[in-house]
Amino acid sequence: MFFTVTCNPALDWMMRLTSFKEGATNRSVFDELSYGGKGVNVSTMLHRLGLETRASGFIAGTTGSALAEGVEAAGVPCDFVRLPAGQTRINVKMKRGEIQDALEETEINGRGPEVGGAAVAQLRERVAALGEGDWLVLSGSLAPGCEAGLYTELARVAAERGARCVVDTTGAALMAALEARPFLIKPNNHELAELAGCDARDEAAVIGAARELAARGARYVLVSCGGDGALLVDADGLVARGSAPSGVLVNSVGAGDSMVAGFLAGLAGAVLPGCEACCPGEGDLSYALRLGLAAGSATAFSSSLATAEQVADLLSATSVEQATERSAVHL
Ligand SMILES: O=P(O)(O)OC[C@@]1(O)O[C@H](CO)[C@@H](O)[C@@H]1O
Repeated sequence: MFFTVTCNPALDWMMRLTSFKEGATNRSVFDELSYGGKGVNVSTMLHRLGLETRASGFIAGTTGSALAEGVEAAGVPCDFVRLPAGQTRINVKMKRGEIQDALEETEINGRGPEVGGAAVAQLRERVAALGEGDWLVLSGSLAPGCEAGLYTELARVAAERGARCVVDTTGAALMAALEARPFLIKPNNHELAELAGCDARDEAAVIGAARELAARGARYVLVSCGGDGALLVDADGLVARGSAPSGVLVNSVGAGDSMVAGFLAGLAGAVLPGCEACCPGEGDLSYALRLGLAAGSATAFSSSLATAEQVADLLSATSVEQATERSAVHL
């Protein structure tokens, strides 16, 4: 089972505008609500790809209730810790341009409610219930009040119970989490370039920065590179390079989370509708990378998180170049 933790989930309010003027009243031409936060998106995509998942983290107020209800209604079981005060944030995702055209995206992410020690203890208990064969996915920014080491602590609790851990966050929280030796982290090439002080298009330098994170504790580093695909790196260097299918970027919200979910589903040997012959079984890194690319791209090419059918349609358009013999992992 894939247990996702989103410390600061959000109602994502997507608004499409044909034009936008600062300091004026602007009106949208299309609005859509989705239930988000990075871990929630990972759970939603894993569920769509046929895997067992449970979404957790912290929720508060009426917006928190709406989020949990919406996620449950989408078929994903939830086990959120309820905070005593505040409201789960509403993140505004503004898209400027005509529907189905390439757009300019602007995001305003809210601060979110304050998380106290009692709520953290409840989340720790939920993580402590995981066991052998389970996965803990820690995704997104930490909420106000959370210590930078929270993910490290939760990852250690999971590891003690025999569960594997995935961390998708940035900055101090990511660096601290490396101490708990997660199985996978997913920075993008821009984040790595910033760490290394290099250009994001400098593949060798990006791989070098990813290797460094692997040497500091991550077993695999999945580097998303937008339309240029993704790189899979371990402490010995590049494991595989994957190319993304071509298409028009309609929505980048949740594309990275879809990639994480697709990668994990691929590792678990998920079989997509109509792609029965493509699945080599569990633990195949190349298939995991292809499914990650297909899921990330399918979401990027549709107005919100992609369906399993949309992911399946793109699977054959992905390709992976294996850089080493390290093509499988024992799970
Ligand atoms: O503020 P964070 O936690 O970094 O990111 C939150 C967020 O932008 O990430 C998801 C897309 O990845 C959205 O559903 C959500 O609004």
